[in-house]
Amino acid sequence: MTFNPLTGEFAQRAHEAAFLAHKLPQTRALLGFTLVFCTVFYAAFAVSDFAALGYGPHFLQLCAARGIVAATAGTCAWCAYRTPLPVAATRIAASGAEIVALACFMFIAVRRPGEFHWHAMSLAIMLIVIYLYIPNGFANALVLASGATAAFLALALRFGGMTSADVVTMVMLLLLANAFGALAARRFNRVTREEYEARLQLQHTAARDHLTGCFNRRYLHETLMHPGQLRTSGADGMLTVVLCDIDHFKRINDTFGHACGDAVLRGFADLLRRMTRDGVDSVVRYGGEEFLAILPGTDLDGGIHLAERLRTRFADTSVMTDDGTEHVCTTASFGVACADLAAGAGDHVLRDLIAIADKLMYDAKHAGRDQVCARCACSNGAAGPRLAGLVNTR
Ligand SMILES: Nc1nc2c(ncn2[C@@H]2O[C@H](COP(=O)(O)OP(=O)(O)OP(=O)(O)O)[C@@H](O)[C@H]2O)c(=O)[nH]1
Repeated sequence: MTFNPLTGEFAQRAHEAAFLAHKLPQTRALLGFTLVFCTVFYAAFAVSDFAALGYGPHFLQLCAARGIVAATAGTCAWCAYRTPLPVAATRIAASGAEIVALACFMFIAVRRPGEFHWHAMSLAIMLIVIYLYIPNGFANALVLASGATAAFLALALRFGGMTSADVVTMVMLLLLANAFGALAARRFNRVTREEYEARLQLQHTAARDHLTGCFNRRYLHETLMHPGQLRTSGADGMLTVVLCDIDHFKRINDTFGHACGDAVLRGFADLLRRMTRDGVDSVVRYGGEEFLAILPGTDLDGGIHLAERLRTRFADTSVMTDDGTEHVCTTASFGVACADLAAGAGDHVLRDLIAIADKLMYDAKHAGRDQVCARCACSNGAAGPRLAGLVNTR
């Protein structure tokens, strides 16, 4: 993943979109809280209008302006808290509230023209809030903050009646607020994305077997076997599992050494991954030389077909020994079990299918190895899977 050097956001759109989607619940909560917080202060500053103007039509106009800001920001905050806004809508809400607040701020500044020094300080604080506290895209924050700065300076020159020294100081203050805000926002963007990246890497490492890159048993138990996982992965038809075990693997270790055994394991895992569907099927290293393929939406014939292709391809594959003198070749045995999820399989269907496939794999071992044994397990409600018809393909 690479970063945009100017904004600190991910350079690739897909990565940025995944990051923003991951952060969305936090973004919505933060947006709601920040808008409420800022609105309370914005409205409370009506006391300064009263102190400057006293009670009268001008004061009431400014109160109305502050009321518009409170209503807009309050509505946006309510939407962020209450409705499942998508990422784009949170940005529209943030930008909308900011535009209304800035426009009303300019109106108030013009109505109190003798206090542009104070207004400049208020604007500097608002700029920091826009850059750092209200969650929004970097480009949106930059355009709004720099646009507001330019508009404010134009108003100050037109209505402020300030000395040139005051104007220069004001320009410097607002330039500093923009520069500091943009740099801090860029740094914050980068740090949060680096954290996200590290988290993804940790998740990936925690779910994988180091030697083969397949999913590990932890991922199988904590994620794949989790009740509801099959439904969320869209496996609403047939579900098939293939349990594979390399034959006489101990002999390879004993004869050619563990490095050669490891190479055979990696080769088998590569074959399994290449022959299964990326993003649909899951390949798990189930034990030392045992692998499990979980195939959603695949019936028994599909599972047998895959196991047969794996069996023949693996039997034809060889691994060169470290000293380059011998080709090591072996076979594997397979147990294939299938269930019809539409027939009301229970939450433990995957665990039950693995147990059946494990037994079938041992049947294949006992029948002479290098073969596929398969069964369709039809769920029978609370009674668990019922076994029907054994298929031995050799
Ligand atoms: N090189 C290597 N060997 C491993 C690894 N994990 C387990 N093994 C070895 O795999 C071997 C498995 O042996 P067995 O369970 O007897 O099975 P087998 O020799 O394949 O015999 P059958 O399964 O009956 O055909 C053991 O010697 C383990 O030490 C690993 O990560 N690398």
